[in-house]
Amino acid sequence: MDILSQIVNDKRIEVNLRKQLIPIKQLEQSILFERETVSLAKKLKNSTSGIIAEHKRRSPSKQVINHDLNVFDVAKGYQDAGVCGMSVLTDGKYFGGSLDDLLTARASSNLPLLRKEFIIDIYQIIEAKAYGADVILLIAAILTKEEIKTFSELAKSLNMDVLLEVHNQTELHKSIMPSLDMLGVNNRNLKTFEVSLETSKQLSDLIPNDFVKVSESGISSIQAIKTLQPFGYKGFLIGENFMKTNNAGESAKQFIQTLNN
Ligand SMILES: O=P(O)(O)OC[C@@H](O)[C@@H](O)c1c[nH]c2ccccc12
Repeated sequence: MDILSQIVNDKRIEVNLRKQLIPIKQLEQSILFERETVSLAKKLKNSTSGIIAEHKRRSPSKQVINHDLNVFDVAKGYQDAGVCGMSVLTDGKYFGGSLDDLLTARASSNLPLLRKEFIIDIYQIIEAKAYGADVILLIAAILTKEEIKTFSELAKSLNMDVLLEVHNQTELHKSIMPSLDMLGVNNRNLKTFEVSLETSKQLSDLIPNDFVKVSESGISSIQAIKTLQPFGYKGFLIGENFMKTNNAGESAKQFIQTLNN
């Protein structure tokens, strides 16, 4: 079985347990559930740098990236650096993240926060809102067209933005619908972990202009961004390049300063 199928299998078991622990009704009573969200898509449209910085401790492809940083400081640092938004991995088993990380990031910053998760159930969308997220990620590779529609429409009804992630043309064609705000092209194949910026270049033309285009993964240089901008990309999701340093916020700050010069 490939790693993505394995993650999804584990996720189904996890979500079923979570549902029993905290029912949807209870999540909806969270103070954060009433919070006014901030649109990441809007911020990206008006930005010259377009950086979405990620909190990621480890991953199946890299094992350990960094376990020494704390998410409160990282979120504050990213905000000081002038990023457009922050992505917080909430998967525990494969990425070492948690919903608590999302809550902590919410407590220390007012950035638009993306819940980076393998969403396979509407429960996780309600959860995202209850823990302070402004944006959800939907991964085309693990969802049917009907699920993408139901999930994205639910997120929109909760005033959250939707970032839909694709890796190839088939996934893209299946996914294009009006309830999405941003289309993310993942340069990393989640089944083989191969990374190539060519993926973003090749798919860019096929993404209608009504969506904000985001390039995800394997971005570690200003040059990469300058190369992708002419293809219409307005957002750049960067994790490891910042998280592997001992001060993720500071490294994002220097990156953005260089980019803007
Ligand atoms: O650390 P990188 O190579 O800069 O990548 C960040 C982000 O794109 C990556 O973590 C990611 C993109 N899509 C995902 C889906 C699930 C988990 C993780 C991801």
